[in-house]
Amino acid sequence: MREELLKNPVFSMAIEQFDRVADFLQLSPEIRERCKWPKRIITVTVPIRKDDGTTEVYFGHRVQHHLTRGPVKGGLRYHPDVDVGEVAALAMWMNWKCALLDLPFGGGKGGICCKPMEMSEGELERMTRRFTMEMIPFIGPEIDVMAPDMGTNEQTMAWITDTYSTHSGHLVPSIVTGKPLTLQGSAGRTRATGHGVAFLASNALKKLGVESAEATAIVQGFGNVGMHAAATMSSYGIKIIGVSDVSGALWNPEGIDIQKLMAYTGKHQTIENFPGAQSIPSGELLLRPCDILAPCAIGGVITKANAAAIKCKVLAEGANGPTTPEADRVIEERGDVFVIPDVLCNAGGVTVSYFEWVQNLQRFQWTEREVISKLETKLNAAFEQVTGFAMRNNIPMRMAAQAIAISTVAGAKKTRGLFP
Ligand SMILES: NC(=O)C1=CN([C@@H]2O[C@H](COP(=O)(O)OP(=O)(O)OC[C@H]3O[C@@H](n4cnc5c(N)ncnc54)[C@H](OP(=O)(O)O)[C@@H]3O)[C@@H](O)[C@H]2O)C=CC1
Ligand SMILES: O=C(O)CCC(=O)C(=O)O
Repeated sequence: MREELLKNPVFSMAIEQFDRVADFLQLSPEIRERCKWPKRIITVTVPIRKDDGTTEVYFGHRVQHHLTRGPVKGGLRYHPDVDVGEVAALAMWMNWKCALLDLPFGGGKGGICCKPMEMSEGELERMTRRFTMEMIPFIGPEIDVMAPDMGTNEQTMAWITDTYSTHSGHLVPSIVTGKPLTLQGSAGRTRATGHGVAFLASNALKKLGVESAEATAIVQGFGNVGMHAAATMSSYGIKIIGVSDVSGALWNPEGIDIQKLMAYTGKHQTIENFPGAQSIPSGELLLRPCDILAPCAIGGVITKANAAAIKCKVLAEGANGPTTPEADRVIEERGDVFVIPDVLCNAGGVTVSYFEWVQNLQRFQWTEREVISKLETKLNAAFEQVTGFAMRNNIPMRMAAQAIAISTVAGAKKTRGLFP
């Protein structure tokens, strides 16, 4: 299994990062091995009846990296590139994210290899419900709590809640987070990840002495994370000069009206042909000058090939794993980009997911103002902790964030000991 996982480029990227930090922390070989490998890898086939009467079998995965500090927490992704190695890497990063934010969770991730944009609502519902049924022995509010990720949303979480609750004989809202408000979702969860990206990017601007009102941003991806990151940055006075989705990229040096673009994508499900900007080649978007570059779509987009050419002051990683280790080395050598690493930058989502789980367990609802204020307090503390640790040890931000997180997990494993 080790060799099989290591063949996957995303998993080997997560391992390369881990090994670098483990060397820095001088972890013992025993603790290193215990922290590195996932506790459980579950793969299921998900057969469904398609609308045309044929049967299709999908492959679904859930990787539970560890449960040392609490239930597994992490999103569920529907995307054609999903495979078990990528899911295992994303599960490992969830671990470090939860530990860094001091949330009482281990990390996990799930995914189904499918093309959600080509499936009907009925097909998506049947696939989600069947996947949930197959997962019932392995999930629960104290075991594994899923949430939305690429290609999934509140509706997906509602179907999981209903399927699990029907099986249990009573409503179990704490089985997932990122639910609709009508099913005891949390106020603020939908925008939490993007809000956090914008909040931390503006913290970084302050450290660099750049005024928000003078700053520009480019956002790759206009889904849940990208859209809300752009909307919050815009509300801070930051000018959004470029955005993209799968259809292509938009550019307007005077600033794109994000509220209008959100209304447009709500109607057309794409940014293509939006009248308030000009279209440019997607590959160019990441290379245009800006103060904040926020990749908020897929992984592996900042590579050895383009890392020397990006022209931003702050790289705000809304996506998971957007920067390859080779690109990291180029950026470190340049020394002129303030990187807010994924495990910190996009942690707003899982932090509000934690708040949602707590509210569900308490059968109590907080206001959006309370949620956002608690979120900002937690993100700010983690940001100061990571920047301080990076400065004191003269190491890059990603290494600092992962070092804090990995030593937390390693400490918990050491204290719990080995059984028997
Ligand atoms: N949702 C959450 O709470 C969290 C998400 N993340 C991470 O953020 C990233 C985005 O997730 P999320 O916003 O939820 O996903 P969504 O599915 O809501 O949105 C994804 C967006 O990325 C676009 N996209 C996909 N491929 C490309 C590409 N090659 N170039 C440009 N744009 C592209 C999609 O375009 P189109 O709509 O045209 O398909 C869409 O706009 C992922 O890496 C995810 O793991 C991290 C933390 C929490
Ligand atoms: O909200 C959650 O539980 C997890 C969100 C997620 O998948 C992520 O942070 O990558």
